[in-house]
Amino acid sequence: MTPAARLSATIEVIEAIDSQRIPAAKALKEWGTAHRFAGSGDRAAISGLVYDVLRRQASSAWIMDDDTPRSRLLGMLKLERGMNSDAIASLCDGGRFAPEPLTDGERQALASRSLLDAPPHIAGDYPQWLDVYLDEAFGDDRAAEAAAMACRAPLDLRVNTLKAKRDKVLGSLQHLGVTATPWSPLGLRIMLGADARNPGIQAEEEFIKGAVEVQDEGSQIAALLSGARPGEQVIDLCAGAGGKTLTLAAMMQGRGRLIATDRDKRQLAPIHERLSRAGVHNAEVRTPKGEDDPLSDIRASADLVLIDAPCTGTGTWRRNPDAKWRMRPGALDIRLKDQAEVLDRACALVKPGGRVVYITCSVLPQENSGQIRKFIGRHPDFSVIPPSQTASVLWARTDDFLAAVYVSDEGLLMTPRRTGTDGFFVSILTKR
Ligand SMILES: C[S@@+](CC[C@H](N)C(=O)[O-])C[C@H]1O[C@@H](n2cnc3c(N)ncnc32)[C@H](O)[C@@H]1O
Repeated sequence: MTPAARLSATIEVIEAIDSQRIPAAKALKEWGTAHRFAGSGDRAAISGLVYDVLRRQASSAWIMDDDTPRSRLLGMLKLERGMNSDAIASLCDGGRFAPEPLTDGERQALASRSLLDAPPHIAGDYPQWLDVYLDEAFGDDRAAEAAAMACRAPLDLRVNTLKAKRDKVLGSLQHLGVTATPWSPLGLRIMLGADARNPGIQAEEEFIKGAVEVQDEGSQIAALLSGARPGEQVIDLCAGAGGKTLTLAAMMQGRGRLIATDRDKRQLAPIHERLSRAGVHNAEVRTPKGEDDPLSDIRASADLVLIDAPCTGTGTWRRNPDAKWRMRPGALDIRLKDQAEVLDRACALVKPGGRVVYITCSVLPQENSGQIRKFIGRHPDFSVIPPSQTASVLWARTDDFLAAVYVSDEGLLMTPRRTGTDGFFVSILTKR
């Protein structure tokens, strides 16, 4: 397919997303099934274009003064891909399979309109109803914070210290252009191109033998801040597919007891293979069976309970721009209830002097500081350990990290703009 034909395909996919109200992944899949001639390079390129249109959905419509799929694509090419109107016109020439030529109005909009007067939800590309929440989180910085949350994310890896050292893996994955991440002492980063092509990390020997895992640097740091130590009894209460569990296991160096569970057994399914590939031998996966509590034998004995809480996922918008536009106000209320429930559950598991680490991949204050304030209101025997006491796990970068993140009385918040990671909130509580 020519670059121009890929633009036409992008318009078709965006039309399908709009008219059928289906997720982008489904629309792309359906387009691929109906156009079997398209090769993998075409599909990756079209996928990259579609996701970039979603990233810049509101701002692209604003600069074009029109929100049709075509206008949003044209606006995105300017805002996200840095193309000027001549470059865009050379692709949209009305030729076979190419989009129709630019109208005078489109040319003028591309040449003259900007985001200078745009309100924050347009400049930051987020649903207007979330403005009040993002204002509470970031105040006048909300457009800039949200714009960073709309950018493409890199692919981050965590080196599994049970099997390898970062310097060595850095050398063996040089052909993928890996660099060390700035904050996590375990992190490696691969910058991804606009065409959404996956570098195929799962087929690399280092991945197959368990030396690396895919994990955003923010997620690595959140787990590291828990301070899990060899010999401790650690419970990962919302283990899901095990991203944090694997980091905890590496921190524990094979010593102590690590229990991973989740309310939803389907979420836990991938964890078994991941633990085995990572060479973890001290973890027990407790899969829920019916209504029985899989942790009923544990009473106030854990040194550490980690809660990677169910949340709105606003901190991961850069990986999933589609989800941002599909989010509904009711979703926040459901998550707030789940979070309070799981925090209360942790109380009975942790021993006096032990830690509860509460993590969300959300930037909304209600899910973060607000949730912790309410928790301490219900459980006055818990108090927050200040981030300055726990961030030393980042070694030489500790002071810079604390200067970069948002620190509150309840914990710390990483954001794409401040730390180049996904948005993660971390609060570390101790039981007196
Ligand atoms: C953010 S995800 C976990 C991601 C995972 N820890 C990782 O790093 O890959 C949140 C998880 O919490 C689980 N969950 C929701 N409510 C829960 C509850 N009340 N108790 C335990 N797990 C719960 C969900 O099933 C989901 O798997």
